[in-house]
Amino acid sequence: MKAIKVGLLGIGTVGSGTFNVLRRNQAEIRGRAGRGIEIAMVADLNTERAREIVGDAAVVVSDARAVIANPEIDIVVELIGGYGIAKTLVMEAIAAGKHVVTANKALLAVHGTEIFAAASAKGVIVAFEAAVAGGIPIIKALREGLTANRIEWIAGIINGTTNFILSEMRSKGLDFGVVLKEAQRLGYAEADPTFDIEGVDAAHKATIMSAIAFGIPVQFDKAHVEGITQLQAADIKYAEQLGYRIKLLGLTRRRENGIELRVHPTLVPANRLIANVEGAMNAVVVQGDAVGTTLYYGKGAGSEPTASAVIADLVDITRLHTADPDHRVPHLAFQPDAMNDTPILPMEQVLTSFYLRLIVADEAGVLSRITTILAEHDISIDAVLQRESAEGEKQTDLIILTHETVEGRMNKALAQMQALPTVLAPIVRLRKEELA
Ligand SMILES: NC(=O)c1ccc[n+]([C@@H]2O[C@H](COP(=O)([O-])OP(=O)(O)OC[C@H]3O[C@@H](n4cnc5c(N)ncnc54)[C@H](O)[C@@H]3O)[C@@H](O)[C@H]2O)c1
Ligand SMILES: N[C@@H](CCO)C(=O)O
Ligand code: NA
Repeated sequence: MKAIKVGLLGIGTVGSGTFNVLRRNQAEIRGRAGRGIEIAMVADLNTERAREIVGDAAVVVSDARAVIANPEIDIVVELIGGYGIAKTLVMEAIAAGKHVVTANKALLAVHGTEIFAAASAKGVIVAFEAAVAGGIPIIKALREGLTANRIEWIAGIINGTTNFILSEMRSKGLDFGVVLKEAQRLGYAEADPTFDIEGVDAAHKATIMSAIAFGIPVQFDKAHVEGITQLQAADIKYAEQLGYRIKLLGLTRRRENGIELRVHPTLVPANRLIANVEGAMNAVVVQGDAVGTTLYYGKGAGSEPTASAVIADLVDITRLHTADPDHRVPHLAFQPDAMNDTPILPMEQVLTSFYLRLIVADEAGVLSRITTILAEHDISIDAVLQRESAEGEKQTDLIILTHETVEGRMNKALAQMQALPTVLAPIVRLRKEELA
């Protein structure tokens, strides 16, 4: 059978990996897909660099629309990134009746509803395994492997750049800026690395997983997004003394009154597997009612690991594109008429436990005033640590771990504690999850 023809839009880090892996493993991939998969056309603004990568194997153009307009092309792979031109091109490819593969989590987390609706109306597939946790087949696992389960929660280290930064800062005592530059050099970071360090990229991915797990639309605007730029070395150290590691987690959890969707630095017990995921590696824990806990670990970024997921989608489409669209796996795991509108909970209603660090005056009665405020708000204390403060002799660092409570309640307690004259600096508040 004739090879299926693919057009690549963008041949940067992921695009070049896709081209190289497809060429290297073409015989095996053909054996699995049932026919060859050929990148016949490549569009990139940098045509010179694109030609260096593909040689004579594909036509290189600078105008992505020329790929979409080519009737020979069956599948368009969007690897440009961002919400701008990438969105226009994906919508145009769908309108032209092409199947689409994309690694663009930003685009799907924000415009997924519109894109999936357009694809369904046109009877084409939009595949996006590379968009969440790169090479880890987590979309496949959530949509197919775990399809029997009522998913309870998902917690993931889903941004390699920030995990790399946190690991290097903790183990080598390196500076934030130095480690960020290295992550950029290694090709992990987004074009705009603020998306990584401010938690936006992880929130894009958590948003997509949340939709698939709970059958709700993608709603990035409802996600709580907090990155690692405010994280202080002292808290990494104290967390360790208390038996925890700090990880930037993407969390989504079913509660009685709605769904939690949040990204923030999180204390995780040091003996959990996920707490020991280091460097740019990703890991996702999924809790299902039947299967229990499952863990998915691997490379979430980089040229060939991400290409691995892009090509898996190409193989899926090659096998499935002649199937009746009603018999394909739905984009968000649930059939469009089986989706629900369970609300995403505001952060005030989220249930979590906390790590607090207060710099307090080293005098009698301070601790009891603070514990009284917590007790008045019905917040129960799990552990307390008192340490000499780096700030000076008359001050002390007071670290408190709490049991689970509603975030809104903690906010009220924090405001009262902050107002005490013996609390000498802004209180550090981090969230803690046992993930059991
Ligand atoms: N790098 C990773 O590890 C990784 C992992 C998972 C997902 N992703 C996602 O994959 C996508 C691509 O990321 P990347 O790291 O390969 O980016 P990149 O910057 O390395 O590559 C993007 C390419 O697109 C080209 N381009 C830009 N505008 C264009 C246009 N209008 N027409 C044609 N070409 C254009 C650029 O010249 C560049 O070669 C992004 O959505 C990113 O979020 C990346
Ligand atoms: N910038 C992302 C790339 C993979 O999506 C990361 O660091 O994980
Ligand atoms: Na993936």
